[in-house]
Amino acid sequence: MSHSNYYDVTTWPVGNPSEDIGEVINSIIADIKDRQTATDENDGGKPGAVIYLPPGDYHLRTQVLIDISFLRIQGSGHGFTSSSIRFNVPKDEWAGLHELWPGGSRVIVDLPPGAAGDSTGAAFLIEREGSPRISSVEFSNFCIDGLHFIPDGSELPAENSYVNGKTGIYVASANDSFRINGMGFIYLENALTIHKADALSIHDNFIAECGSCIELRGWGQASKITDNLIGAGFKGHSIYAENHGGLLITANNIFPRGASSIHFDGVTRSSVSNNRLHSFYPGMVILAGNSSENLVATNHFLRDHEPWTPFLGVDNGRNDLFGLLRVSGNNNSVIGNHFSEVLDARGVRPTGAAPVIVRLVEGAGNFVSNNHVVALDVRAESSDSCFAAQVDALLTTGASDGLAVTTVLVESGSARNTILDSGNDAQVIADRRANAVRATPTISFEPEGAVRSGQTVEIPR
Ligand SMILES: OC[C@H]1O[C@@]2(CO[C@]3(CO)O[C@H](CO)[C@@H](O)[C@@H]3O2)[C@@H](O)[C@@H]1O
Repeated sequence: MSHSNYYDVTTWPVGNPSEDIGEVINSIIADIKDRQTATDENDGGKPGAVIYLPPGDYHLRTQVLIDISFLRIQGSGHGFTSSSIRFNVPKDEWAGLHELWPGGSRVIVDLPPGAAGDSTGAAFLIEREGSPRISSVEFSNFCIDGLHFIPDGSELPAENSYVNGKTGIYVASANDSFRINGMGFIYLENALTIHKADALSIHDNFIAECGSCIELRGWGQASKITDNLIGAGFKGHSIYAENHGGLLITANNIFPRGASSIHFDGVTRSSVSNNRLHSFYPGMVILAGNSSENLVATNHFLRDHEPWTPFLGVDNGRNDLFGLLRVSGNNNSVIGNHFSEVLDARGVRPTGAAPVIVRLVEGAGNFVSNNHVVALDVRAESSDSCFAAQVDALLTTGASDGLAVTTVLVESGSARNTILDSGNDAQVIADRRANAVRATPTISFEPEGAVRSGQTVEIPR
């Protein structure tokens, strides 16, 4: 049995993987193409190959170009550790840190900065025209690290800017059955940009401290984003998708500070379910551009304030009337979500406004039912310690006053919606002649014979 389709970058004779793993991988791909030439030989011919990256630091100075199917690039360790926290530790303390850099099987992107969002700044570019679409390219269990961010012209320290023109993986042409599994992405302006995806699986990755994490562009169908830990920067999206149908986004833990956690543009018949979403800004989930017939169900939304000193004052430019969930489209179902809006009332913008939780902007026929909104007014605290600040903020409950909110706001451009049990009468702002509204009952409602406060009730045993 021959193992010629298994390559280890550290034993390949061309190039030096620690100096330029791009040159090594391109040379391996050329070898696979030289050897696998027959399209139909003994019922096969082009099985593809595995390229293995043992744990180690590998600089990438040449872009990898993938134009063959059935290629799996795999490592042993996604290697994430926070660079953001480390870069915000005073330099004189770095000598005492156990480690400074991400680890695992780690590709260090040393390409010159490309234009943001452009494929020239990508470590891995996948591109092939013709038929069939390139299939089953898999990335598994290694780390892609952009290393540094660069100044963005603002007051922010360069390492907090989330820009550097680098992309981890850029798929330019139509593709089928790709897998991005168990990877780590860090300090890239764009972690993953994938055009024209069909049956793509983005599963169990750690994609954090990147300008934007996942962007599904062009169009696509039947793909899934499941079980990932994700958190973009304040200029980008944690998950963005355009013109996708049948997209499944489930069981992700999406932490701050993305400008939005999930942003759909023209996405239809897709599901956003059972995700845990945390954001420091309004506009957490946006269904825009006539996104229709989507199911947004049983997600947990938490919106609170930035607690970490280096990013105080940074936001995404949206005020609290924007909505945590904002819908432009028809016949979407928004069912059984929990919203925690935990704000310092003094920080609400515009000053004195009642923040909006669900905002229906355009469209018709949306069904908003059984959503539970908890809105609290807390005194915002901050700390120099990122982890301590975030955990303290997360665990603070109780002893706070309620915050007046609009749980559902229906603009005049959206009509014939059904809104059930998603806020009391005063919390749901909607034209009752154009929408069906059933308010959540309030406790103060006292029909004849009802129990009044202070009155004791005998409970039968
Ligand atoms: O909250 C989980 C993750 O957040 C950290 C730590 O905190 C950071 C530092 O910039 O703040 C953001 C908001 O939480 C995260 O994107 C980012 O990365 C990871 O170190 C951590 O794994």
